[in-house]
Amino acid sequence: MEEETSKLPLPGAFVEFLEANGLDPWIYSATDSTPRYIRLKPECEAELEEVEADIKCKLEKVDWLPGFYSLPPSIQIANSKAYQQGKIYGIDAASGAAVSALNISAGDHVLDLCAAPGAKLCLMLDLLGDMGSVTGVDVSRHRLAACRTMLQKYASGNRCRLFVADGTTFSFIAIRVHLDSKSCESALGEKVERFKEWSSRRTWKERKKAARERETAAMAPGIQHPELIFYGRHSGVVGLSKDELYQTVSDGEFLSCGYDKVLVDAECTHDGSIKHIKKFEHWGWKTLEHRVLHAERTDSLTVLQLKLLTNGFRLLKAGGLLVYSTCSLTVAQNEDVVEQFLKENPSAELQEIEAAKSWPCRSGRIPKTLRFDPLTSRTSGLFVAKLTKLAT
Ligand SMILES: C[S@@+](CC[C@H](N)C(=O)[O-])C[C@H]1O[C@@H](n2cnc3c(N)ncnc32)[C@H](O)[C@@H]1O
Repeated sequence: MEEETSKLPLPGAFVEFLEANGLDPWIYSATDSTPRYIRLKPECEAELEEVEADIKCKLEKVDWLPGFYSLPPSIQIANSKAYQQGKIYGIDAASGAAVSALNISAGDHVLDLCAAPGAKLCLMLDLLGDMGSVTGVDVSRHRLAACRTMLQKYASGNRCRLFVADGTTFSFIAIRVHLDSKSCESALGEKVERFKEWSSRRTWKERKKAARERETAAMAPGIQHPELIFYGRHSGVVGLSKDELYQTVSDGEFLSCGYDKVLVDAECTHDGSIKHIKKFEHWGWKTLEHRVLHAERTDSLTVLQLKLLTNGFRLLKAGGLLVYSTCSLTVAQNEDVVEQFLKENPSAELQEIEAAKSWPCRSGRIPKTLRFDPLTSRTSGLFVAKLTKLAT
């Protein structure tokens, strides 16, 4: 076995990590020929031939996932006009499947608890149509700023708001009803500031004020407060006061006014994504060992994953749907987390993913959960579990 796995183009520490986690390294044996995937923006479907001429490559329709196309891994899209003009974006088909499992429909209020860099968020906004909203949360300011740039490039952000926040404690409800925002005075007669339409062009004074607020918040002990870094015209934010936007409700109230759909695409070791692992070829395999694979890090990750899943579920309304996904294929970060979560949350129930009957994936160790891997699925590796909240 040792001799055989040494033929794989994988660093030794990674192979050891896979074996220690009971994963067969051979699932990565065909990664050089695994296609890359793009999604064509729905309004550009009629321009398929133009896009093909632009990227000089025939796009193969992914018959199990609407709007997705595969292309050879050697084709670069970054220099194409279609990419620069925001007609296509790169997103793996397995990631598309995770979003598709949420059955997003027009009018849904969706929460994406680990949103950056934002490919799944863009897809959600495409599926949402002209009603509802998507709230994207991520703890990393610079990754979420990249997500904001992506929304602006794809002109997708109309119904979206983005918060830099810790997903394990995030607590704001979706804005369903436009509150009466006509009065600009509080009950005490003070002038109330209301959110105006978003503009990335801030005055020097506004930028300075925001930086000062960030500095003060960073120095304050305890929980960091969520920071709104983007909101679209129809995200429900325009016209609200700070108090209205940052209002919190009790846990019980989330049952009726929580989110319709929640995605918890949790931070993980990314071992299912060979593209991610191969980045360490340049940064050094030792860095991969220190930063990603060592046991302490994976232990603390499983704690984080359970907390993210638990909070995402708390924010879900009764009857709503939650998808938990990771791009790791280890049981510890997937089935074990879901099993522990189900033990602690009797109102949670695993759901069959109906569409998966036509998807090229395998069942996870727990029935109804799914695993995509490069060998079976010709996609990046991904674990997907779908849950609902029972009315209690
Ligand atoms: C797998 S990536 C998400 C990918 C994203 N859903 C997409 O499709 O582009 C995991 C993300 O979780 C974020 N993260 C890590 N800890 C977090 C926390 N406590 N709260 C919110 N986000 C967190 C990381 O910054 C990272 O961007």
